[in-house]
Amino acid sequence: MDIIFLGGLQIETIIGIYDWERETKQTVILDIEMAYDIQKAAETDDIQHTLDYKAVSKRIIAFVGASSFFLVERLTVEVADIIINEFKVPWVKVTLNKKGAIRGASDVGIIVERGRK
Ligand SMILES: Nc1nc2c(c(=O)[nH]1)N=C([C@H](O)[C@@H](O)CO)CN2
Repeated sequence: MDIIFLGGLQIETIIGIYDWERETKQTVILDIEMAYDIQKAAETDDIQHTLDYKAVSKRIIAFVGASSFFLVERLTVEVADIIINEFKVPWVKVTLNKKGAIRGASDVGIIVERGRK
């Protein structure tokens, strides 16, 4: 199966368990990989035969920007579920990086895989 990916998608959102995190937006960075058979799009050169990564990015930016979850686990699984259910991809891998959340660590977050390749 082929992969369509979106990398380094930065979105401001309310995320976290501490009082200050409920009031101040923070940046999460999403890397998304989506299994998709791109053969027909390659043959026809027609956007109708593929997954429109612009449509995926718009949906995820709107969802994450309006969300206010406590845990990165919840947010990451919600993003994976939207992609599986609304964009009909058979498999998705979502990496959510809450950069700077841990002093001394450059990166921290969650990696979720849903579906089958
Ligand atoms: N497994 C998790 N651990 C922690 C989370 C989380 O979402 N999942 N969140 C926090 C705080 O909100 C953190 O981001 C601020 O330091 C702590 N641990």
